[in-house]
Amino acid sequence: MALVKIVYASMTGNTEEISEILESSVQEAGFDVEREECLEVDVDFFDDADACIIATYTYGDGELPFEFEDFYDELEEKELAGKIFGVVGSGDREYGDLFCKSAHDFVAALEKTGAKKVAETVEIENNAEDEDIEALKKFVKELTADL
Ligand SMILES: Cc1cc2nc3c(=O)[nH]c(=O)nc-3n(C[C@H](O)[C@H](O)[C@H](O)COP(=O)(O)O)c2cc1C
Repeated sequence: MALVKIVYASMTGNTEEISEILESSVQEAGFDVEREECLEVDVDFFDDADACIIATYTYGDGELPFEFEDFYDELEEKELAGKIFGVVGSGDREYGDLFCKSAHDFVAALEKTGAKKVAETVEIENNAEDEDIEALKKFVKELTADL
């Protein structure tokens, strides 16, 4: 069975909860899933994944979470051709153009690995409300459609 792996960073819990919703949705879709906090793994965690998900908040002024920096840097050297991916961001619209910037930075970094983006990036304002949960389920549907 296809394996979906989720790596997340979360300071105040919003993105952790989002990652849990993603995990349940993948399970409900009938796939194997593993979810880890980013400091617990390095990019080799994705080696045996068929589909990779990053869930990240944004900090500073459009900066990556500090705990995601090593993982992000390791992606520069990583080859993930043949895999598919999607990214989910949590942020705050008060930051204007920098809303969920880290999620978009991860899309660019993952595209450079040769992996293919198959699900539209979901941007969530802080914690996931009902409509966000629907968007996350749609994201999982898109991600797993061809697995
Ligand atoms: C100091 C600080 C800086 C932030 N900077 C941004 C930002 O640049 N862009 C953005 O979209 N959200 C920004 N946020 C909002 C967080 O990304 C948002 O609250 C997110 O839900 C936090 O996720 P977490 O609960 O998983 O830690 C910032 C929050 C704080 C406290």
